[in-house]
Amino acid sequence: MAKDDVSVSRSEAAAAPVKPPAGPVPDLGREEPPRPPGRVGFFTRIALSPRLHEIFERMPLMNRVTRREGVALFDVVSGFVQSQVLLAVVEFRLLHILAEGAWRLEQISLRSGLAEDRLAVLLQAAAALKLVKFRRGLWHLMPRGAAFITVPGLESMVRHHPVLYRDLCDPVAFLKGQTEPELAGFWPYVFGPLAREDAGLAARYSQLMADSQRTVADDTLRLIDLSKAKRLMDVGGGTGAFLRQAAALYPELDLTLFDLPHVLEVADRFSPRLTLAPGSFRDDPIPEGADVISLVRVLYDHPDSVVEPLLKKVHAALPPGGRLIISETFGGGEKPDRACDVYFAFYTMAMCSGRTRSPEEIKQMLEKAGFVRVTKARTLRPFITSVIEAERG
Ligand SMILES: CC(C)=CCC/C(C)=C/CC/C(C)=C/C=C/C(C)=C/C=C/C=C(C)/C=C/C=C(C)/C=C/C=C(C)/C=C/CC(C)(C)O
Ligand SMILES: C[S@@+](CC[C@H](N)C(=O)[O-])C[C@H]1O[C@@H](n2cnc3c(N)ncnc32)[C@H](O)[C@@H]1O
Repeated sequence: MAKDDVSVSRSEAAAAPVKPPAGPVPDLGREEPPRPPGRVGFFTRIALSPRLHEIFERMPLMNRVTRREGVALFDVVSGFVQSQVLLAVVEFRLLHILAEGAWRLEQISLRSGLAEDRLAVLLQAAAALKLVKFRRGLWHLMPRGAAFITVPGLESMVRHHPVLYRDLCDPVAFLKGQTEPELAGFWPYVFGPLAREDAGLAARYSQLMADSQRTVADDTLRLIDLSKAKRLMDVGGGTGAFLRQAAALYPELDLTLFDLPHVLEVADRFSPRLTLAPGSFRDDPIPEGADVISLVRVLYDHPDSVVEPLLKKVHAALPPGGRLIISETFGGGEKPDRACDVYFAFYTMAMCSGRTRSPEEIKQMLEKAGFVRVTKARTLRPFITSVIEAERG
């Protein structure tokens, strides 16, 4: 079971050298593209020709296109290294150190505990990622680095990525289903009854979920209108962060938080308007009484065999004309998106329980459960969340 402690910096860990796990050395046989190319588009045909690569590189306007494509490809090629640079920046607390002021390399070295020669390489990489910059002998924080440490939960999200990256370190075996992903046991551990074994760890990760929910809730609430709603029930609402933000915008709204009993034990009882409804949407009916029900980052955690009955239960709990709000990242749409179709699709695949669904799939499931007037997915930032609304038919 993964138990990464998000509260202990790796820079404080014992200094014994750690050998990275050895793996097979890849066989680097080079595979030539087919000649002539198969049925491919015009531009793809051009890109399949090494000769045209050379010609384009020498043509004044076309070389801009090839260079731009080269940069985009290199970004994909090096994505893992960029993420690991970010993780090191986080673990050595470099952005926090620079948020206190601009410092010389030696000063940052003393404060971070990282030797100057290696720190210089790390800071230079962070500067290339525009997180920091070097001016007149001092290292400074850049707006991007400042935003990074300010977005709620983002640093902790990055600190838990080693669990995901361990699962993806052999993507072929992972995709063939030949691995046992750690992430599969991770969130069930945090939210499941096993959380009692390590209540501190569970609380820290519930906090991470609540922190990251602040941005999700902000975007969701900007995309929906609850001014006519009387009672909002958040199903799988965790500690209640979404309802707290909804209550701040709509003070007259009555609220119900439905989640597993042990999760509600640590829920935020922020208002007398809030009712806690402990239960499992797998085993229990969803309580009636709300004219709006929300499912925020819930469906993609579960397989269709759980989601379909859940949507039916939500339908049964709503009055005629009642609304359902689904907010999470959707993938598989007509416009493939890096955040949803790369990050979240693989993240949820590693969880082994649910999957990232397309808006079209969600629509079909909603209609099957009896919902009507299903809206198109709307979003402000696809990497934060998108929203679909539907009405009880
Ligand atoms: C005036 C000009 C032009 C410039 C001056 C400079 C200036 C002031 C710039 C502005 C700086 C600024 C204010 C920037 C703000 C940036 C923001 C708000 C960035 C937000 C970024 C958010 C990110 C990257 C979010 C990432 C979210 C992640 C990775 C979420 C992961 C969630 C998971 C894994 C959830 C799992 C749930 C489960 C388990 C599947 O159910
Ligand atoms: C990914 S978290 C999302 C929490 C919150 N909505 C958010 O966006 O931060 C999934 C939530 O679903 C809850 N959950 C999982 N299985 C459940 C079940 N069978 N019945 C009720 N809640 C459940 C978990 O306890 C957790 O709070």
